[in-house]
Amino acid sequence: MRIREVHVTPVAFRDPPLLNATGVHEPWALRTVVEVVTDEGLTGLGETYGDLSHLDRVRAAARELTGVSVHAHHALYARVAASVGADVVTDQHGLTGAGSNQKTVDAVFSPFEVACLDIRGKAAGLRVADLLGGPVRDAVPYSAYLFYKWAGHPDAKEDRFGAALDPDGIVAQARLFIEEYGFASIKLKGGVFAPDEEAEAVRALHDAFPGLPLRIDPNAAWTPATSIRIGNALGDVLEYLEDPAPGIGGMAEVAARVPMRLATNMCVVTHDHLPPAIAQRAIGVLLLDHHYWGGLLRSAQVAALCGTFGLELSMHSNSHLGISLAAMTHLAAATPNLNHACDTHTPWQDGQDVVAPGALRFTGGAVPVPEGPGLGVELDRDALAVMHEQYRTCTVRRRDDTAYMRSFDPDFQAKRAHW
Ligand SMILES: O=C([O-])C(=O)C[C@H](O)[C@@H](O)C(=O)[O-]
Ligand SMILES: [Mg+2]
Repeated sequence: MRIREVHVTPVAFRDPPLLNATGVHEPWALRTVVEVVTDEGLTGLGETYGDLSHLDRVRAAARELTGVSVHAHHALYARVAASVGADVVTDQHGLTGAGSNQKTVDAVFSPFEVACLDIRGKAAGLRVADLLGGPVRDAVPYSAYLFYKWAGHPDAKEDRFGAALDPDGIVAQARLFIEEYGFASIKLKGGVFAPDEEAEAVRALHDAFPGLPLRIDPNAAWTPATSIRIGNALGDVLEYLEDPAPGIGGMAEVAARVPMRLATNMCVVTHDHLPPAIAQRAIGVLLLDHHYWGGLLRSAQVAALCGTFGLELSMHSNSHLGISLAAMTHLAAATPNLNHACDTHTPWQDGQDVVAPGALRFTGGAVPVPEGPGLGVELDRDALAVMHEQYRTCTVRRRDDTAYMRSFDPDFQAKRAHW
């Protein structure tokens, strides 16, 4: 099963005006769909970011993979690493932590690795979760991922989610998501309004949904002192506090003085970050993300390492489509020590997808592991063509929440330890 050809297709899909510490989501979110085809005619799917510089790297790496066996994980990684060379991508979205060469290689490698596992599963009649050691749960719980948001993009009509700019709006959004998806835990993206206002929204969620695990993630917009104050004020309601303050040092300072575990997808985002974070006891929960931890097998290794050092696991999400949701679900299903509901942006995509409907569904806030071999999802070629055309005609080529926000508020500054 050697790689005969690789197709790389950038796509764009509608995204609501979700607010975060760096600005606001643009009307179009970008992703890249990767199809790996073997000499035997089997096709595997992968999905990754759509920013142009990353797309160029993925395309360049794809050209180097012809002839390699889909089983040759290390050889494939070496080809991708050689193709990426010494490149280092910095934190291009302002939300996912420091860059490194390894993180850059891992991010480029990930969609190819997922596609190869999809092929290996299809060839063996096994699900990707089986290839990762077998599922330890039949369905993967996800959290209701709430955002402060505008009613609609300023040049468009109100979207169906409406505005959420205060505690009532956030509770209404949670109610909608819980009604539609059955979520049994809630994450609030913070870092948008003053910390006390956001803490009030968390309290309102606690009152409206007693007993549901809650988290807030201000993406390092708070100083350590503010993080400690808010962390203690919310000590009785938070399951964990995600990236309150910047850096491993800042997080360690907070962790020592708040009652709950701190979680991160910002200060520990590549292997080099693990030893200092563990030594300084900066975090208690790592948000895995196979898109930048080098695919599913490498993420499983990181998960095992976290188990050794007593770190709990959750899962991070950017705006994504169904290939990623399937991959996340297989990985989470086969990760015994994943003990928190995963994040997903799926509700915000509101039915837009490149995979054919049916294989992925939410029941009680969880996604059952797709049953078919491999990832268990099929590409919807018509949808892919439509989304590729949207990519061609939209002007977004790189996610930039700050620039989009500045087009409405020229003085806007990304809020990194702002409060
Ligand atoms: O810190 C996080 O959980 C994220 O970075 C998730 C997403 O990127 C989210 O913040 C977003 O899309 O605005
Ligand atoms: Mg986060």
